[in-house]
Amino acid sequence: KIRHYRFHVAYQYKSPDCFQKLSVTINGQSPGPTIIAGQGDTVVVEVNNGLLTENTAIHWHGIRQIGTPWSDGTEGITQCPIAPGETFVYKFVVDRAGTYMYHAHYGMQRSAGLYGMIKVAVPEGAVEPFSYDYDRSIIVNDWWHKSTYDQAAGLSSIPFVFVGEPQSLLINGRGRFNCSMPSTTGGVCNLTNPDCSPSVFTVVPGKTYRFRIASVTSLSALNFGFEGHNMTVVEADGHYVKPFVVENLNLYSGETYSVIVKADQDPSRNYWASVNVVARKPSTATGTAILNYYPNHPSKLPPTTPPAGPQWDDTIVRFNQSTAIRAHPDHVEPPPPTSDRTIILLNTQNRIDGHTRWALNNVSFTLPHTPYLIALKHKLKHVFDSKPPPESYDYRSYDIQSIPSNPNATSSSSIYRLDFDSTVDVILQNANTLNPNNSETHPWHLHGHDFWVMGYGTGKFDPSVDVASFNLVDPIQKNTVPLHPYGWTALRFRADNPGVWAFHCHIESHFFMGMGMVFEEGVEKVGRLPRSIMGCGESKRLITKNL
Ligand SMILES: O=C1O[C@H]([C@@H](O)CO)C(O)=C1O
Repeated sequence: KIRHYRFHVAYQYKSPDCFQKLSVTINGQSPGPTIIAGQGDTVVVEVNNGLLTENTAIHWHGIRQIGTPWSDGTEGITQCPIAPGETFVYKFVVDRAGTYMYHAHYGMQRSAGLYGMIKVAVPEGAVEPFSYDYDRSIIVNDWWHKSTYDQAAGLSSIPFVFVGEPQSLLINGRGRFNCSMPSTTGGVCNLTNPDCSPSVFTVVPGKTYRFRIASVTSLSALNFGFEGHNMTVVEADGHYVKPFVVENLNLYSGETYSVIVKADQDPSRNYWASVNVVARKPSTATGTAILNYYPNHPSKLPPTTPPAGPQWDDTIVRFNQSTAIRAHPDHVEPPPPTSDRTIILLNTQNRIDGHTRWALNNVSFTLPHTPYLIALKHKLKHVFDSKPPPESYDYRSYDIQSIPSNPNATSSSSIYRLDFDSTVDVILQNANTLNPNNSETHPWHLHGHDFWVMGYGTGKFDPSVDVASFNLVDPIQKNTVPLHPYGWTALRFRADNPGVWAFHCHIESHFFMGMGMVFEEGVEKVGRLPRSIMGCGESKRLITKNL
């Protein structure tokens, strides 16, 4: 089946947390419409850029784009930006059932509100390894009152101005700012604005619900829970999980989960759904929605205070939840037993010419003006740095526990070129930031693939010891995974999808500050590129050549 969508992208005043702000909307909404399809369907999205002075591009997060690498929506990597007034058509197959999302992949535009969910159903007659009566979607986000331009300018300035903690947390695009708090910008705050009435999830007592939960936050790791209800985790990033029960779930930006919840509590009242910041010292109020037990009135507030969530700095609890996520026993696709190449990436905060940046093995990523996919396929020269980036760092002598003795790094647009069909291990190694006694949590997202999560560890990864601890039995496959403070995360994937794929920290400001990289594999196998992705940088020539 073909699923056709038309997205008109435009700025509108919105008050998602009661505070009025210009938001990037799709067809007037933020979050945008949910894309609903069945496994194997072709999704066609006609994106019309109605932003007067701003480009755009949309990434279909978790969709592997097999055979359509030009539809991945990564500006500078797989396409030129969509200019104001233009319409760009994304066309791709959703090859695997599950829960995914979409969002802007241009500058810091995602945090302006351009995002939504993708739900892909199993084929008719297929049975999932769990059952439920109803299917509901939840997308959580963090929200700032300053514009993304303000934020981006601060990040690139000397002195550096960080985006800071969000003003609000949104559940399905709704939150609540305390209007009596000092504002970071001028603006109208109105608690009775219908834009910010809480999201409501109505449940019928005794019924079982599948909640699909996605996090599209720009900065925050969140902890989600339904007051008084356990959740059984059954899906992660489109893969079935060996079920495990939690009271609350840690969600890193770019991750999706499905949880099963039974409406089996006292039916005479409503309950809170809540999100709290974890992994950074929070200064943002709990985000809330209402779990409404029918036939109570949906606006009847629960008689309790919303759950405050776990201790924000209890890294061990979050680490343990990460390691608890395993493939469902009936759906294990074992990883290749060995890898052909191991890339070890030291994640550090650095300085370059006085700017604060993030780097991998001391190289901070910069996007070229001609997308890699076009440059590689059409052999355009001098578009990006051709010297390969480093495969590792000096792990014998580097001290990950202290601020770097030499914080300086270099910036580069170089990429990792992979042998087609080879197996690649990536070890993400965390370290101390430029502030003493601080190591942050980074959610890493890979485009175009699912990787096996081979393991997590604390301290420094030692190849001679830690490879032996990899999970070859039932590792979950995901597209986004956390790197915990002072720890390491090991991934394995097959470079079997011809194209050019981003791999980056899903924190919007961190990718903007250089925390990312690009893999190329089998670009010679990529089919004819659509002209609609061209037109910027050196690719201008390709369009005008045949006039
Ligand atoms: O990139 C970041 O910069 C700040 C801080 O490290 C420096 O102000 C912060 O918390 C980040 O995540």
